[in-house]
Amino acid sequence: MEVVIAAPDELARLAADAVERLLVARPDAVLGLATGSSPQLVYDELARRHAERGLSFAGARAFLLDEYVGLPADHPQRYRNVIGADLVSRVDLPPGAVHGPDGLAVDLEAACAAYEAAIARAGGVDLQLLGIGTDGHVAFNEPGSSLASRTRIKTLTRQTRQDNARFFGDDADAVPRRCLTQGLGTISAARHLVLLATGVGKAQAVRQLVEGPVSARWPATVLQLHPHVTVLVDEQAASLLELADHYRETYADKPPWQGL
Ligand SMILES: N[C@@H]1[C@@H](O)[C@H](O)[C@@H](COP(=O)(O)O)O[C@@H]1O
Repeated sequence: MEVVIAAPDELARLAADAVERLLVARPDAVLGLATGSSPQLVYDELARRHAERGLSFAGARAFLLDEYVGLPADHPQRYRNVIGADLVSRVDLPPGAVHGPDGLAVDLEAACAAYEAAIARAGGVDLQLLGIGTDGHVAFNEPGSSLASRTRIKTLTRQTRQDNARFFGDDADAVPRRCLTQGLGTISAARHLVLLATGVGKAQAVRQLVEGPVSARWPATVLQLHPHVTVLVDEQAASLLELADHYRETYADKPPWQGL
């Protein structure tokens, strides 16, 4: 696990560099996209590179991490619509190449199995962007999630619904109670995980993610078991890390050719 502590705009550039490198090496790469505020600056940077220097997503495919259950197809907070506005409409990623779990399916369990099959058919995810919840969730894998879980139905914690109320008119009760989410096992199968976290509200979750014991209590700790993880954090999100100075020195010493 590599930990990089830098300002948010620099973190976004680093994540965008990793995506760009991948797309140049493999134009038909499979991207794993996260919603939420954490990847916003990355999407801004990717849109800028697309507009200014023609970074192309035309051959790429993408999979979303999660989706609320039951939000109407045209709801602005349906994650397929969120990613459409945040990224897809701003680059040349073909809309049909972007997949998400179907939170409107009549048979939700079948939709989860179909989603796993679609990821497998695409050859798996090359680079997965991730955020982290204040309670340590990744995607919507709330505390108590099996570290080996696959795409399934989950119930959101009160904490997560409160955190996400800002997208629903500040009304936590308007946030759906259930979701479909890639499991921790699904996410762990991606070849490179790039997690972004900013702000002091994420400091405890980041501390657990990087330095805590691996435990379903803090689901993001499963990333410690993955061979290629990059954790991009600002000073505030890094503020509880015991070994922050070591991470800074290690990154400062890194050869420039190495990439993330
Ligand atoms: N389901 C999403 C996650 O994929 C996201 O990473 C996390 C943090 O959100 P944010 O980046 O807005 O802080 O919680 C949300 O509820």
